[in-house]
Amino acid sequence: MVDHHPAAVEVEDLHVSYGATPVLTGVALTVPAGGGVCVTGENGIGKSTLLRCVSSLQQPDSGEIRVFGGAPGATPEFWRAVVTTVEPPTWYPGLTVREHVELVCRANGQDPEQAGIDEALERFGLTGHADAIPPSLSSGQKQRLTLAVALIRPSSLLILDEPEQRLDPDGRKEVAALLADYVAGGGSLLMASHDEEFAAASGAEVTTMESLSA
Ligand SMILES: Nc1ncnc2c1ncn2[C@@H]1O[C@H](COP(=O)(O)OP(=O)(O)OP(=O)(O)O)[C@@H](O)[C@H]1O
Repeated sequence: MVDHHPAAVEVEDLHVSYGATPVLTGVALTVPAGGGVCVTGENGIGKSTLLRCVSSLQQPDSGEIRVFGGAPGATPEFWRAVVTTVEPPTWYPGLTVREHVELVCRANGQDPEQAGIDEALERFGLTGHADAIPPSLSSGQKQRLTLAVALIRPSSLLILDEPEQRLDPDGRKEVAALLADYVAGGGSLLMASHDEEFAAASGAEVTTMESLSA
């Protein structure tokens, strides 16, 4: 399913309102398989709402969403193919940083010994915190762990809401390079960001939220 469909994400005529307030009005978007799209726009314009709908974490009022040709969230295959950081992660009580990464590897059928956990912790500046529990990390370190966990497991589509948030300048550059590698390796990327330089360095085509609405 995942390898043969031309588009990773197709959104057509999406409408979402909160109460009487329309937020998304006729939004259309395509993320090609093996391509990246970054949606920009002012606070409150609806970027997270769009990403939540594509991630199946929110039901739109109307419109069509297909992820690799299927309904988002409908099958276990969707969750094998898609990683989303739109919803903030929940940390398991008493599990260390390293154990969280190991857990994700095991759940995805990877051998933790072969998955490159040490390298991932090193890459995200978490080596010295491997035996800490996530609640004791700084907000930037938590964001690094979230991204390390998102990137260590195999996937076909990353849906990331402002992944640059709380990262220092070097961290932004490193994460942008990792995302560019992900896309160059055939992965698809849909993200929202306020940092166009970061988005461009991530290999994503930058588009404004305004341009997506009818
Ligand atoms: N659960 C909700 N109930 C009511 N209104 C909401 C809800 N979630 C979002 N909104 C409103 O919908 C609008 C769009 O919010 P959304 O979070 O999608 O914007 P955003 O573009 O991601 O903003 P930011 O750049 O600040 O992250 C905002 O005006 C927000 O207040």
